[in-house]
Amino acid sequence: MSSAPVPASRIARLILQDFRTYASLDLPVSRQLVALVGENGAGKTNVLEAISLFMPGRGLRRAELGDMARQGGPGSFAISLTLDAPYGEHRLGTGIEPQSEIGRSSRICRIDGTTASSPTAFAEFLRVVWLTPDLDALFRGPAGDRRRFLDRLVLAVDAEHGARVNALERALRSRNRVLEDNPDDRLWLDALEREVAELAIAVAAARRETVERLAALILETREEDSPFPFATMGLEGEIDTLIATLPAVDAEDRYRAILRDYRARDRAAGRTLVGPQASDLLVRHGPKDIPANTASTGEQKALLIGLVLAHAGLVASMSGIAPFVLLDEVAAHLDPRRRAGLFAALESLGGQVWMTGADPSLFTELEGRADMLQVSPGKIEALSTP
Ligand SMILES: Nc1ncnc2c1ncn2[C@@H]1O[C@H](COP(=O)(O)OP(=O)(O)OP(=O)(O)O)[C@@H](O)[C@H]1O
Repeated sequence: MSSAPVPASRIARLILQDFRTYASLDLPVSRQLVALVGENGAGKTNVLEAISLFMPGRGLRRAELGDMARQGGPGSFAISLTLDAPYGEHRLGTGIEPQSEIGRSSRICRIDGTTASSPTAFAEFLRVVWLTPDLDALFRGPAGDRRRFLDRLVLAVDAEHGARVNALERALRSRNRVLEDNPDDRLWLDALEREVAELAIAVAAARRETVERLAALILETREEDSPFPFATMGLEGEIDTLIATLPAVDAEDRYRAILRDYRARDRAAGRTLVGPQASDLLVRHGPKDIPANTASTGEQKALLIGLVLAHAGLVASMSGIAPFVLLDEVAAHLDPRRRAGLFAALESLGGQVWMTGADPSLFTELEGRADMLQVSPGKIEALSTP
């Protein structure tokens, strides 16, 4: 096995209480690779989702927290990890209390028994990246999906990015509302546009920085015989052109002027037309730089895997800690050469990898190299091999 490029955290024990299919699960884990095998609906993705909740946001399904509490349970859930981290063992926990009648349930975060204010605090101990089947349509789907994907990439290297994106969305909603209800209130619009511009430039600059770093890393680590195609990436949008061509202060002034000039058009459209909310992530591949959306289904999958692997490498080099990698039903879609290439690449990343698949034979070559676990509704045990 290749040596880890940077220190890695491992989950040594995962405890789930009233989380989705699991009333009570206490799972010890020992290896870097973990394969979860089970029938459709057995509860494999639920485990990955539980781990993904240690990143800010709503996890890999983007579900409401209240929906994750086990049906028929008390209405609360708790997830706890014992983390074997490079600089000692830590216990991290998250979950919700039973939902109150008036409000939504609020998220609880704990680190070594002490309450943390938000999941952003977990970033000191772990980062998580993931690939799920719903990303298969990423390249041919709407630009909004690619922006969300990109924002998740940024979030893994910059824990504050999620808060910035949320603040920008709130500020844009306020501006759109004032344009609709009080279009002649120039002072109010000036103030809102100042706020929108500051946040928009910060969001667009953070995206650009991540895309540039990722593109450089992909170029640097490119291997001719890699089973995952080489990708080039870029951002397309008016605000991205401003950021690329002007110093940040000038880009902000210029963008504020655009907002002012576009008031009537934005009012007619019912939304703010220019800004990070209108950018797109462009991915191309192959020696001829072909747009990813025209690649074959299998090629798009391989391209995505290549991007996620490169991203995991970027997170490791920027945060100083190899991230956890969650791969939901990824191995099943690969031919044997690509699957072997994937497993080798994952081992060399160094971070713990949790993979799912319905067919145990997908992971046969990992026997002795991975924790092989059999998932059935509500429980997980060691997979017995014939
Ligand atoms: N809040 C909940 N309480 C109880 N069960 C739930 C809850 N939410 C989802 N489930 C159940 O979890 C199951 C789905 O689990 P999961 O998505 O982890 O399956 P999976 O093993 O990944 O399946 P597949 O191979 O089809 O992707 C479904 O049977 C669903 O009804």
